[in-house]
Amino acid sequence: MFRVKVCGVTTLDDAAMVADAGADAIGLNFYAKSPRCVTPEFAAQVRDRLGDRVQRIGLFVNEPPERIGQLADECGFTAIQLHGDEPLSMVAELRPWPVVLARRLAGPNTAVFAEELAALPADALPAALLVDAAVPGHYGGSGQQADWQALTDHDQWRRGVPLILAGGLRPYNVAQAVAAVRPHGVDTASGVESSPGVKDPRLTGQFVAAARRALGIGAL
Ligand SMILES: O=C(O)c1ccccc1N[C@@H]1O[C@H](COP(=O)(O)O)[C@@H](O)[C@H]1O
Repeated sequence: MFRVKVCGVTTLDDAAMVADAGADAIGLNFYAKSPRCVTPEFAAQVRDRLGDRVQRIGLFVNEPPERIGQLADECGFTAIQLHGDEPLSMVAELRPWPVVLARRLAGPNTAVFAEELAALPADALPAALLVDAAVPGHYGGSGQQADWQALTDHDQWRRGVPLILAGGLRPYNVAQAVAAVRPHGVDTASGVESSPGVKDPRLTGQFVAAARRALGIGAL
């Protein structure tokens, strides 16, 4: 499972720049309402250009599993990120694709989700759990900070599933976020952009370097 992901790349040059900066995953966003939405053709070009240099995660919001599986085959994703209101049962439906299940957890929602997770058979658990900010009207990419406080005891309930922290992460707060939550990895979309969908090489380099340092994986 990835440690540092930069989500929502929309050009081949940005994809290469993010990989060169030392991120181990990029996100390819298929949510039509996002300014970061890309086409299957673009995702296939990224695969052809970058291959195994970086994990390529296809991000979906409330799409049917059949379409997701078809696009995953076509574009060669290394994992699928479900970032809408998908039920936990979709993780098993998408097998054998590894699923990064995103949830917008805040306050008491966290305990409710922990109970849902507890009820799942071990072979239906996601490959990772990504926690984002809960912002009305947004599925993700809001730039708002997640509820770090609600995640302090995640070791107790996430059943060994790696936790990826997202939501408003930027070069200047990622170290603080890692210290507060102790996630397996981090993900950012808007925090390294000059405008929506346009990654800034300087911010990207700073973010990846700070995240790698904070996660204890060192410089490239
Ligand atoms: O980036 C988007 O536009 C987006 C849209 C819909 C669902 C998820 C989206 N991105 C994911 O949102 C989180 C947090 O983003 P940000 O760093 O706060 O801008 C991140 O995990 C992206 O993968």
